[in-house]
Amino acid sequence: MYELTGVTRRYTRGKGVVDALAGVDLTITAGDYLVIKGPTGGGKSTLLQMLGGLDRPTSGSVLLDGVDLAKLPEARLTRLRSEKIGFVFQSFNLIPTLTAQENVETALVPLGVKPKERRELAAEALTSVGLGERLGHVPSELSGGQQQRVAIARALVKKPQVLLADEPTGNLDETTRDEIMDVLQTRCKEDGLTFIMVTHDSHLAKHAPRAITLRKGKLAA
Ligand SMILES: Nc1ncnc2c1ncn2[C@@H]1O[C@H](COP(=O)(O)OP(=O)(O)OP(=O)(O)O)[C@@H](O)[C@H]1O
Repeated sequence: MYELTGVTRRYTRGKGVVDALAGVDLTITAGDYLVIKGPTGGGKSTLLQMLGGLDRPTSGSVLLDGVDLAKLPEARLTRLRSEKIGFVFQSFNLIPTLTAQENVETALVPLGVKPKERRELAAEALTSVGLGERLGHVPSELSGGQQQRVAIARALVKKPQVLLADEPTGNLDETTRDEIMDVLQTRCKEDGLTFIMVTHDSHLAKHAPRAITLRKGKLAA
């Protein structure tokens, strides 16, 4: 599914430069469950952004099903992201004035799905993460764990091929963390998704079938 070769992302900082990623080679197969771990500043989030087409490498290639995201024109990259890639972040990123259902529907707008179908698909996605009874609630009426479930439903509603998660349980207590991990793992398994997650949490990394460590922008393990 993914084939990364020599991926480098260089930032200028003051008068110097920092290589957030420095020549990363990585293969990820469809259906993999991969954890990206490592110390602060190691390059984890930068790598996830490359995989999601949210940023481009300074050099190297990021092939997704044979298409180089690094070279794709912006409009095609945006389209590909909308169709194939779901994102879940630590901070949920829900729109506070929209209900759970409306938040989930936002993922279908760029795909041109009609309003009635959008509402049905959003309700279905929210039910699949255990929130079928909360469609009309706005984020402030939901707990942190419930808000993250809405964000997961929003990522899944368009039926992506890959789910990218950046510290998805970082804002949650341990019990809620385990519940959210259960939702993520079950949904990815049942829907046949590739699941790639950045985490600091050694407990989560320990339970993943495959984990890589990034240190100073390089694959350390
Ligand atoms: N937009 C940017 N401009 C300049 N430097 C950046 C930028 N984004 C990231 N960096 C630098 O690149 C390096 C890697 O950052 P990155 O956020 O990918 O690390 P990380 O492993 O995700 O860290 P953390 O665990 O703290 O989130 C760090 O030194 C960071 O300061």
